[in-house]
Amino acid sequence: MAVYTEVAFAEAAALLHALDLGDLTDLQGIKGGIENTNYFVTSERDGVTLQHVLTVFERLGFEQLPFYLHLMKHLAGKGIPVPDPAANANGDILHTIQGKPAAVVDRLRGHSELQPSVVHCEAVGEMLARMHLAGRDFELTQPNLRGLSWWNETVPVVLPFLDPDQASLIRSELAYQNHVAASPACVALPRGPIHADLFRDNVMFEDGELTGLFDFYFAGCDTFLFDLAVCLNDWCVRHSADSDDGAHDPARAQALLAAYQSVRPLTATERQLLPATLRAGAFRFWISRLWDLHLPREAAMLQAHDPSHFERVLRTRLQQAGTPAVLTSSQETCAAA
Ligand SMILES: Nc1ncnc2c1ncn2[C@@H]1O[C@H](COP(=O)(O)OP(=O)(O)OP(=O)(O)O)[C@@H](O)[C@H]1O
Ligand SMILES: N[C@@H](CCO)C(=O)O
Repeated sequence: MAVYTEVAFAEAAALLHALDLGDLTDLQGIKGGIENTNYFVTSERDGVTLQHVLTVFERLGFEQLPFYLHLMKHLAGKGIPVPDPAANANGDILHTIQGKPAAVVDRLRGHSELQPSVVHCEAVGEMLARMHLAGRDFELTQPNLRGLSWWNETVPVVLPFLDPDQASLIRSELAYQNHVAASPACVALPRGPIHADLFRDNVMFEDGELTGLFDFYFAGCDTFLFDLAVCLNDWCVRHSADSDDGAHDPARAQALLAAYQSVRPLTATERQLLPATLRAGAFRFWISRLWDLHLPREAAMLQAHDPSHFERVLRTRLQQAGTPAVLTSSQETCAAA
């Protein structure tokens, strides 16, 4: 259960008062998630029932959080359905619970769609592009903290846990991604604030309608293409009941990509670099899952995700056979551009 910090009813009630969210009536620990302590909080204000989520951050510090929370506020202000952080009378949206950073955000309606159809993929593709456009004038900057620098730091840390074949793959992919990232075409890719972790469990749907994107705590400034690749690698692969090799389901991949491009068409360079970026998207989560599994942090990681899934996805992307033609206008790599 992902409640690492027990929050007392009176403590949560005091915070809700400070945020002018009325009287707390219910406080329920949320079992899902592995990073943070989350509670559903219900309150009454002027006869109206309000529903929020209280998060106590276990990994992130006071330094990084303003970027994520202000990005959510910025996007919410532009009509993107993301949880809006609640402010106190001073306008502060980052609060403190038991010495740890905390936030109270809107509770989204609906549930995650873990077996998405073409319609769900279209909705996500369109909303991702709208989010990218809405974030372009966001004033704060923070790098993607799970980006290239972190890969270079973390690969040597996880290498001792790999067999020789895996070690060879992780080393060669790191070299390739460093090479690609240094190329002029990659440097010139459109970029801005991205979610960077928009998996199926971070999007809500109700009655088939997308009701929100959440869990912005891996967001950062990076290429829009990387965000798109992360989505294509999670939303548009064949369901694990059929196969777990990360091969794309062509209908869903084409739907997500077309919906994205109906809002923000990809540049020629982005289309050219998509295969390399799909590899980068798989590589990032293979490394982070290895790190979570082999180097668990103090705030017990109770359910580390399976790293081998993204190792298979990366191998499939390397073979390219699993990449439908719609995703590749060219077989050339970024480095060759
Ligand atoms: N704003 C929200 N609205 C509705 N439900 C939410 C919201 N935030 C979190 N939840 C619920 O809480 C669960 C856990 O949240 P989340 O996925 O953010 O966990 P985490 O531990 O912070 O992150 P991670 O997914 O990286 O482990 C979600 O699956 C969702 O059911
Ligand atoms: N989406 C990540 C977990 C961190 O949010 C993964 O599946 O490895």
